[in-house]
Amino acid sequence: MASIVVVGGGGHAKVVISVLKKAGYQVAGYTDRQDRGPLLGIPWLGGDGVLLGVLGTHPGCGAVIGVGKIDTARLRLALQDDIAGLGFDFPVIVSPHAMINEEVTLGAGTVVFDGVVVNSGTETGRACILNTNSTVEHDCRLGDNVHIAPGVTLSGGVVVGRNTMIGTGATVIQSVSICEDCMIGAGSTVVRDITVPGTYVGSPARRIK
Ligand SMILES: CC(=O)SCCNC(=O)CCNC(=O)[C@H](O)C(C)(C)COP(=O)(O)OP(=O)(O)OC[C@H]1O[C@@H](n2cnc3c(N)ncnc32)[C@H](O)[C@@H]1OP(=O)(O)O
Repeated sequence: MASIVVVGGGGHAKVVISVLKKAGYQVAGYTDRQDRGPLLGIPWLGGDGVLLGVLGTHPGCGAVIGVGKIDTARLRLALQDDIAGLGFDFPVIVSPHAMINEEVTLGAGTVVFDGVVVNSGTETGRACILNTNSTVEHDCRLGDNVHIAPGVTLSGGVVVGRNTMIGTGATVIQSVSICEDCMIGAGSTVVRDITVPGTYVGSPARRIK
């Protein structure tokens, strides 16, 4: 059984741990600046400074970023890059209750939660979150550190630039491109290309910031 350490101990980490257990990983523990007590029975190991020691006690241990993302910050990817530099692999984590169809490529450290459907021809970058019950249709292209929040629908051939977050329940129609560093509000509908980074809300989605 592959062992893995979770970086971060908040609410997102809890859901990551739940998926890891179902996917058959041995979760060595989680790191966080503070001891939040056991998370679903998984112990706190200490701050990120303990990670090198974890590689000593668990040779070949992988890592996954358990820090969530509700904005366009690059933090998750920066953490992943730093920790990969210590020698950790970042496997792709897929819930056994997700459906990944043929010819899908998921980047290192991407986590796919329960109820997600990813259709053929889609590619994601590194450290993406495909959150609960989202749908990523055929031939989509997602950059690094993209968060597809719960219940989102990306129609076929959608492009999403790096660091962008698509908020809960949003819909993007087919063949639309959304550039990097965008925040798409919950429940919005994106019907045309977005080429300027910013915050977009509503149906059709319009820029507010
Ligand atoms: C498992 C998990 O929990 S994963 C986390 C999932 N979380 C999300 O999907 C959150 C997505 N975030 C949102 O939708 C936010 O409302 C944002 C980022 C779009 C905007 O947040 P802020 O930048 O704080 O903007 P603020 O709340 O000040 O709203 C600005 C205006 O936009 C409107 N607005 C904000 N969000 C939306 C939205 N989703 N749809 C329509 N209008 C919206 C507000 O009503 C406000 O309008 P007003 O100026 O007429 O009063």
